[in-house]
Amino acid sequence: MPTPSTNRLALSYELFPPRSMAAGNLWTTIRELESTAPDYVSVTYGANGGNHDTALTLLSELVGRTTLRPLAHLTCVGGTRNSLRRTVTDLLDLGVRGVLALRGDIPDGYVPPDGAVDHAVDLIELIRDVERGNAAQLAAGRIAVGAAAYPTRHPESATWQQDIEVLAAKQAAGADFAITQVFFDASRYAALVRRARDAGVTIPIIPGILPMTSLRRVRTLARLAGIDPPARLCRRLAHAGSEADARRIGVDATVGLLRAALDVGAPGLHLYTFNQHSSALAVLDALNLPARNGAPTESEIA
Ligand SMILES: NC(=O)C1=CN([C@@H]2O[C@H](COP(=O)(O)OP(=O)(O)OC[C@H]3O[C@@H](n4cnc5c(N)ncnc54)[C@H](O)[C@@H]3O)[C@@H](O)[C@H]2O)C=CC1
Ligand SMILES: Nc1nc(=O)c2c([nH]1)NC[C@@H]1CN(c3ccc(C(=O)N[C@@H](CCC(=O)O)C(=O)O)cc3)CN21
Repeated sequence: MPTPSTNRLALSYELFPPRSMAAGNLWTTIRELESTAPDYVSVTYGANGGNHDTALTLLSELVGRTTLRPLAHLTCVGGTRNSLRRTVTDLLDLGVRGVLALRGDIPDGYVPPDGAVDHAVDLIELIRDVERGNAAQLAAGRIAVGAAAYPTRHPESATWQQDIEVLAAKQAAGADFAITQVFFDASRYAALVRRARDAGVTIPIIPGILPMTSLRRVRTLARLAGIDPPARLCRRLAHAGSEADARRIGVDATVGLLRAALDVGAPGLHLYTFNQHSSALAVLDALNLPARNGAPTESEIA
């Protein structure tokens, strides 16, 4: 087992770009998340048909109007070397200094364009190449490049060994850290970390955690990860007597999963918020982590 780090835990959240920045309670969510002083907030890209422009708009608002540091997801599926180079340059121009390099989900009937970038590893190399070309502008800091890692086998991979080889290749291509796909069983996360370390992967592998308070989202994410949803939890969420009951059941289950991941040495936590702060903050509250720099403590609020 890896030894737990003595550094404080990393904390990050994931948002998806809404169709409109005026959507629902987006700004309430952003401000609530900001009050916990996370290390960064990631913005998905191309997920579920979401597009380039809405992601760049949300990133630019985060840079311009908040103290949050954004991590831009970038998917290479559908793009070309030229369009992706342009997007990375646009992100740098916005002030973004962190990119999660992904391939992305392949749409039905997809035909790769000329000049396609096929795999996340190729995208990482492309980002590092753009970085070299902008070394003068980046004098005060490099791009932090992240990649996805899989506690349960990627549905398109033949074996888990393939996933580990790909993760090692992502590190070799220049990935600084990895965030995991959603998982519901901490032993899968522990096995991923152990196998990755055995294969020479030294970068941090941050668990990506869904606050499991919504049966619908648990099922959606399980489908995206290509795994079975956790049957017992789904039964309990389905039979919850009220929203508050479902919240309690989901928060308890999520805290259990997170504690187990932290117990095997997870260096932090990345919460898939789905643009809702309440479940994410309820999970954090129940986890009772040590106070963070910048986050007001109870006594400061009182
Ligand atoms: N849109 C978003 O914001 C997010 C998307 N994702 C999802 O993660 C999944 C895939 O993304 P990545 O892990 O970044 O893709 P990837 O390119 O690393 O891997 C995708 C598949 O291709 C295989 N593969 C990778 N490199 C290969 C190579 N050089 N030769 C042959 N096979 C290779 C992998 O084993 C895997 O089965 C997608 O389902 C994506 O949508 C995950 C998080 C966020
Ligand atoms: N295969 C896969 N693809 C992804 O895009 C992905 C993962 N896995 N795993 C982790 C996160 C989760 N992501 C997602 C997943 C679903 C939506 C989505 O369905 N968004 C809807 C709103 C859904 C809701 O409010 O519950 C949308 O309208 O954009 C967004 C991001 C991005 N990531």
